[in-house]
Amino acid sequence: MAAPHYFTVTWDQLHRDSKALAWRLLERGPWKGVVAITRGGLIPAAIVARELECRMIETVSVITYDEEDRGEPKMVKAPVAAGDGTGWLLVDDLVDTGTTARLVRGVLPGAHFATIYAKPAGKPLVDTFVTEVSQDTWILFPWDTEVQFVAPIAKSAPR
Ligand SMILES: O=P(O)(O)OC[C@H]1O[C@H](OP(=O)(O)OP(=O)(O)O)[C@H](O)[C@@H]1O
Ligand code: HPA
Ligand SMILES: [Mg+2]
Repeated sequence: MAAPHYFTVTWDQLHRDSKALAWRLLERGPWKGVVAITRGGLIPAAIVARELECRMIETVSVITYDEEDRGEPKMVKAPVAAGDGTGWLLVDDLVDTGTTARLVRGVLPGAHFATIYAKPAGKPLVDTFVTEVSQDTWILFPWDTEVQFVAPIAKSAPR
């Protein structure tokens, strides 16, 4: 079922929020490298790695959702270079239920887990985040959306 609220994030907003995350992480470093949780963590991880001047990038690939439907999380690619994660920064776009975070923390228990957005159910699993949104909000990321025409209010509002 579709979420009752949507929170649309533009590319500009995502860049600003990713830089805000980098500011918070700067004082917690230095970091051996960044592990991006693909695919959603790839762009936030790239921005954070650029700001922290970190060139060692690793990935862990997890599939949990098909559009807004949650399934069993599947790790389709494990990290190879990050050991147990100690000294590494683990980056995702958000935590929602915490399902993905729980799986990845299981393989990288020493990593510092950072996300841009956090919903209440997943928040306890994150070490550093920027913005909290309510559990019934679906975050629309810029890579999942496009700008399009909308009808004038006078035409679309119920009378
Ligand atoms: O806290 P959770 O309930 O696990 O939800 C958060 C995860 O869900 C999304 O990934 P998704 O499985 O949609 O894959 P994607 O990153 O490839 O889009 C998002 O990027 C997080 O990784
Ligand atoms: O709110 C969300 N937005 C996009 N992807 C997601 N995956 C889990 N929750 C979300
Ligand atoms: Mg993801």
